[in-house]
Amino acid sequence: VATADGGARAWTTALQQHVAFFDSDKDGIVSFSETETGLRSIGFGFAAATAAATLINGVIGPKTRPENATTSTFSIYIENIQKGIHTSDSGSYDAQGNFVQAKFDEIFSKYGKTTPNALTESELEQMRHANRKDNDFKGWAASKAEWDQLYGLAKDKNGLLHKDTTRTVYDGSLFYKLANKTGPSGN
Ligand code: HEM
Repeated sequence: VATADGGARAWTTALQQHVAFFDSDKDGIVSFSETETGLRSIGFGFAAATAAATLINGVIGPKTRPENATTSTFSIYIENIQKGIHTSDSGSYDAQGNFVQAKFDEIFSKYGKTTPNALTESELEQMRHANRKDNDFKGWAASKAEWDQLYGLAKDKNGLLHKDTTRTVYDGSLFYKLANKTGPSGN
């Protein structure tokens, strides 16, 4: 939902909220340098932030780009972010980018075998592999990148990825927490 002055927007889907953290100037576009700076602010080193931003903006930018756009092809348009959804994911976002509670619950009920509501690193890998579609190499790589990054940022001291923490990546509130910033909903 764009405001008349093109200013801050109240994004409606969870996936829009997932990426809005990175849109620091709130123009509805996540530029390459915004992704890079945002990743730095949540703890990525310089080289890792640049590499990840290159991949993320290079892949998602063109998919979300409106026909008449004049910006860099590395610009990610939040209004079209659902076009960045790939295959071999967990299904916790639907095709529009809404959060799907039942699919999310399944991640932990099916694969969290050693500790309730948490995944070990190998259980996380089992979950990813079970979601793989045949020969979907791009989807496998995207999913691995997302979950490996999340695991690195959010695992506890025993190497467990908890359900409640994982929930907060879907609406982006995890990012505000890691950056020590207040999110749009005040948390
Ligand atoms: C360190 C930062 C980030 C982490 C840890 C992260 C993690 C995740 C995770 C765990 C998912 C869910 C995958 C699934 O349900 O299988 C996801 C989905 C997604 N993320 Fe991120 N993400 C990050 C940054 C970004 C950025 C900067 C963008 C773009 C500006 C982005 C765009 C997306 C998109 C489009 C999806 C939907 C993919 C799908 O489910 O098919 N993410 N991310």
